[in-house]
Parts: sequence; structure tokens; C-alpha cells
Amino acid sequence: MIIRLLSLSPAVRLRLAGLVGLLLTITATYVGQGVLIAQSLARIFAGRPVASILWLLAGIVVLQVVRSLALALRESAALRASAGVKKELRRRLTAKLLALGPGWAQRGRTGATQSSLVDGIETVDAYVGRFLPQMVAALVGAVGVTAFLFVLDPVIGVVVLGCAALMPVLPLVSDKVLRGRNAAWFRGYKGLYAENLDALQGMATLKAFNASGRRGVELARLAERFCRDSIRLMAIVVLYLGGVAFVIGLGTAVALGVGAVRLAAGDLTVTGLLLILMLTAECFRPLRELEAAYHSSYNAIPSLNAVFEVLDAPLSPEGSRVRERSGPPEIAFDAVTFTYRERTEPALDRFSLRVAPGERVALVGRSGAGKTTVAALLLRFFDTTEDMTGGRITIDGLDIRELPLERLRSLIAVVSQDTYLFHGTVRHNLTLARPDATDEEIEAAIRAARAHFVHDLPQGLATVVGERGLKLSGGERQRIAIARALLKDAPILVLDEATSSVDAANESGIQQALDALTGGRTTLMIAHRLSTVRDADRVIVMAGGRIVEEGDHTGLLDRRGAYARLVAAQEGAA
Ligand SMILES: Nc1ncnc2c1ncn2[C@@H]1O[C@H](COP(=O)(O)OP(=O)(O)OP(=O)(O)O)[C@@H](O)[C@H]1O
Repeated sequence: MIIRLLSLSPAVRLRLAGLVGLLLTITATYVGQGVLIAQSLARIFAGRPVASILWLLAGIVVLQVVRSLALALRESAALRASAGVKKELRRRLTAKLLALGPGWAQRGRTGATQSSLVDGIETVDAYVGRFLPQMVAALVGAVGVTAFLFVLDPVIGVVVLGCAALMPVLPLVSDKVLRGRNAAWFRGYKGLYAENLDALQGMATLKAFNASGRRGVELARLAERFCRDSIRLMAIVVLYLGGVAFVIGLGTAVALGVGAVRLAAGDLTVTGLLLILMLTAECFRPLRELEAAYHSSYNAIPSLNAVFEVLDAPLSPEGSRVRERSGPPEIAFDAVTFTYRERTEPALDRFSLRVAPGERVALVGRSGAGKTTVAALLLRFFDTTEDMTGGRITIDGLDIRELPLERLRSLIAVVSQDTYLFHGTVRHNLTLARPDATDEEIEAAIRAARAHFVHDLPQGLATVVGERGLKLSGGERQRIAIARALLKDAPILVLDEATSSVDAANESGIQQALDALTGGRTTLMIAHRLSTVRDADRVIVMAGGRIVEEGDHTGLLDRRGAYARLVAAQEGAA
């Protein structure tokens, strides 16, 4: 863990080294002050005039000033060091999550993933800003002071060394006791967070089914259990802190006792005893601070492990070949078999389909037939190396596993059922795939997508939309998605029930927009409403992950097979 954090970037190492330097300066001022106080007291006890200790007192004042400065600098240096680590971790996490794609995010619970990523990174403040530098400074400080005591009096040196050595042993023992409980505590925390997020997101459904009361009781039970676990964990931590205080007290008392005996025997001077009194305390001070730092960052390790788990998640191997040809490509699924991780039945079962360049193919079938999976695999949202147990998917004959992911996704534009608008301006959402688009290009896309309504928004293209901005209707979001896809100008198009959230009056407008979009592009349409597939060049009927029928709309109707039954079922339901 420590090595991984240090290897994040040279800037991180430099900042941490600076922080350790500051902490050592603080320890040195305490030690220096102890030595000067001991010297002053020894002189007074020896009956020397006050004037003889004036320069010692001046030295103490100087050390105090230096310490105050170092303490003030320590805060900002700690913040800067942890901010550097957090920035680097966030950058890597974002890049990794984007590379892993939506398939990976679907595996865990959104709330749990979010809590480990947000809180996991926040624990860096305590771990990197406090614990790590304090650990190095405490070790160096304690070794230095003990060596000095050893020179003064070897017996006392050994006593203090023994107690100081117990200090790092204690966390190791407590770690053993705490590790399992700590991980369980963190799991409980993540679970509680995820459950609460679930309840919040599903509030409308809970209310509609009159189930909010029951859910509330379940949540309260979970919260109570979590509270009990937290108290138990705290009890162990407190016990451990008591043990630490005992070791420090014991070390100081034994060192002083031995010192007093040796003074009585004439083996030690008064100055020596005073120095031992002062320095024993200074030897334990950095170790005590280490304890405090350890305590405040004790939940950092499981949290940071969760972060590193994401960073270490294997990516499906990157290909290196690049598709060069321009114009719409051919897409082919060749006996593809794919099973979702937690399923036993394959979602696609030896699925073969060839889509000619520029062809518009519609996939239809009952819910769960595998239509969305076809599109998800083409985009490599799921691991096509491990979970795709058979077959291959090619674009112009090139296996998509051999294309770099970025290149593959740049070839495909998606207009999906639930278009997500990011928090930002309409313009920002439109130019997501082409930040360099000119005003003319944006205007042309808006026109072709029949998305003129954006000009009537309060600030036009500069209106902020998304989660925390202006809410747009499903149809409006879809038209923005079409304009976005037009701007991306990719040769392959995936339409996921593109007219789903549009009313009948708007549907023909959207259909025209889609016609503008699909022209000259190889298109896969995933359609639920069969009225939307009439314009497709070919309709593929799927069931159980296989193709059961294919042809054009009228031909399929005449055949009176699966397609005709689907149409009849939908007309019957309408
Ligand atoms: N992320 C997932 N994890 C596990 N199983 C999944 C996942 N997505 C889909 N499935 C399962 O795979 C099968 C095919 O699903 P898919 O979403 O491809 O069907 P679909 O035809 O698009 O359905 P719909 O019309 O309802 O969207 C179904 O049995 C579904 O339950």
C-alpha cells in the first residue's frame, strides 16, 4: 500500500519528503528544548547565577519560534501532500472506470462503488497527510533520541528502547484483532450507504407500492446493527489506546527509577538525570503522535484497498490494429456465445449476423431475447475476451478485440433509450464527442435532429441541464442525443429504441431526424415498438439469444411466424 502510494508520482514523493523534514524539525526543537531546560535546571541546582542561564533561555525561545513556524507549515504541507495524492488517484480512477466501461460498473452496486470511491479517496487526508510522514518521523526521532540516551547511560537506553520497541508491536497485535472487524465495519458502512441510496433513488416506487414504511424499518434495523458494530470496534480501539498509555508511563517511570538509583550510587550526574527525564518524554512524543495518526486513519486501509482494487481490475486486452477504410463498414457477428457473469443461460447463443455496409438492420424480439446484448458486445461494454465463450465480432473483417477500445468506440455513435445528460450546458452535452465542433456544425446538427427547442431554453445553448440543472423531457433528451450522434459523425450507428420517449406528434419529426442520421451509416436498431422498424432494410427476430426469423416487414408478416405473432401481440396490447 505504502509503496503504491509513493509510486504515484515524483511530486508526491517530494511533498512527503518535505513533510517528513518538517516533522523531524519539530521533534528536534522538542529535543533541543529538553536539553536546554535540563542544562538550565542543573545550573540553578548547582547554585550558579541566573545570568549563566540567560543564553539557554534565549535558545529555548528561538526553538519555540522555529517550532511554531514548522507546525504552521506542517498543516499546509500535509494538505498539499494529500491533495496531490487524491488528485492523482482521482485521475487514474476516472481513466480506469472509463476504460472498464459500463459493464464493469453494473457488476457492483452503484451506492457501494460510489462510497468506496468517494470515501476511499477522502481517507487519504488522514493516511497520507498524517500517518505516513509521522511513521517515518517517529522512527527516525525515536531511534535518534534513544541512541543519545544510550550514550548517556546504556542501561537506561536499553530500558527506553525496550518500551519504544513495544509501541510498534502494539499496533501489529491490534491490527490482527481489528483487521477482520475493520473490514466488516467498512462492509457494513458500504452496505448501509448503498441501501439508503437505493431507497432514495427508488422513493417514487416505494411510495407507489406503499412500501416506504417497511423499507424504513429495514433501514433502521441495518443502521442499528451498524451502530452496534461501530461501538464494539471503538471499545477495542480504546483498550488498545490504554495499552499504549501504559507502555509510555511504564517506560518513563522505569527510566527515572533506574536513573535515580544510579544517581544515588554516584554513577550519574544531576544533569544526566535531568536530561534523561526530559529526553525520555521526547522519545515517546513522536510515537504518541504516531498513535493518534494511526487511530485517525485506521479505516483508511480497507477504503484505499477498495480504490486499488478498481485500479487493478483487469482490462480486456487492447488491440493494436486500426481500421483505415472510410465509408460505412460491414459488421459481422460470427457464432457469438456470451453469458453474463452471474447467469448460467447464455444471453447470446451462437448468434450470427452480417450487416452490410450502410444497411439498416432492426433487432426485434420479446423482452430478454438478447437485443441489447448484441449492441453492448459490439461496443465492448462487457469483457469480450473472458465472457464471450465462442465466436467473434468483426468490423470490415477485423476482430473488434484487435481494435484499440478508443478507436472502436469512435467508430460507433449511440442513441439510446435513456439518454443521459451530464451536468453542463446544452452545448457541452451536444459536443461531448466533438468538443471542437464549429457553431455552424452545431446548428446544422440541431436542425437535422429537429432540436430547435434548445434555442427557446432560458439561456439557449448556454442553459445548464442535467441532474442539477434544467430537466428536459424524454423526447427533448432524445433529440439532443440524435444531434450529438450527428455531430460525432461515426460510420456505425446503434439506435436503442430511439423513438421510445416521444409522443405520436413528435414521432414523425424524430423519424425524419433519424433518417438524416442513418443515411450512409451501417445501423443496428434495437426496437420494441414494431412501428419504428418498418423503414429498416432487414428485420431480425430474436428469441433466447438466437435468430428465429429474418426478412423485411411485409415479407415477415406474410410468413405468419414469430414476427407476425409479435405484431399481433403488440396490436392486441395497444
Ligand atoms: N447486466 C446484465 N447482467 C446479467 N444478466 C443480464 C444483464 N443484462 C441482460 N441480462 C440478461 O441477458 C438476457 C438478454 O438480455 P437483453 O437485455 O440483451 O435483452 P433485450 O432483448 O434487450 O431485452 P429488453 O427488450 O427487455 O431490453 C436476459 O435474460 C437478461 O436478463
